[in-house]
Amino acid sequence: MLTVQGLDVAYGRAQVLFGVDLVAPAGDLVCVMGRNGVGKTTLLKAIMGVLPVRSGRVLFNGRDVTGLKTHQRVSLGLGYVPPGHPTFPQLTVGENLQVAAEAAGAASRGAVDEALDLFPALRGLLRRRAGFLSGGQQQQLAIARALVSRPKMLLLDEPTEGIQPSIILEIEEAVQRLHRDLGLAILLVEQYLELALRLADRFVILDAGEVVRSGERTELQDPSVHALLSV
Ligand SMILES: Nc1ncnc2c1ncn2[C@@H]1O[C@H](COP(=O)(O)OP(=O)(O)OP(=O)(O)O)[C@@H](O)[C@H]1O
Repeated sequence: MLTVQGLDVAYGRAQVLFGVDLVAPAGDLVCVMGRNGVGKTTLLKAIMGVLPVRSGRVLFNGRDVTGLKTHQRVSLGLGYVPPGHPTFPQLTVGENLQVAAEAAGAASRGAVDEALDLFPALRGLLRRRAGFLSGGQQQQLAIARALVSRPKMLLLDEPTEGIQPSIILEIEEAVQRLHRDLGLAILLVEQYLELALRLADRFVILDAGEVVRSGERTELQDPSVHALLSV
């Protein structure tokens, strides 16, 4: 479903990704792993067209999307939750969702309700400004907002980072439900092996901007994988 071929990405003169290849099949949950600063966030941004690529291609459902703008990729079915649970802090929870629904147009009909079904706690907070929510609640809102465009594949950048433990569990359960019950394909940036072992079908490990290992979930138990993730 999503294929990344030979992706090179640079910030000015500093190249950060080197020939990254990745395949995320329809319906699978693929974890992108690796230590801090290896290029995970950069990879997701390049897939979404938030950053330009120096060379390489991004194919989604057989279509070359490398030259498309981010909103066009969203229209084709790529949903994106950037790191740091971003929301519009001055808008209420309801308004945050409404803005996403308006951007998505007719495709989003009923989608706000479905997104709220996934995070029922947000229903009681619809009138609260997003900036007053806890980090975990903001992350739930950020995921709900991405779902409003009814993506076929969701790109999630460290959704549990900096979130209090009680809400981490809710977010993990929501990701499970999206994947296992609703069959949504997910590309998840996640540093924690335990979480990847519970959620992933497949994994990719980056090191210094290159893919150094990829495989099935069971291979995550391999000591050589641990060595690539430990600091
Ligand atoms: N805007 C930027 N300008 C220049 N260099 C950047 C920029 N953003 C990131 N980098 C550098 O690119 C490299 C990859 O960063 P990136 O955020 O993609 O890594 P990451 O694996 O997601 O790290 P983390 O787990 O800490 O989020 C790092 O060396 C980082 O310092």
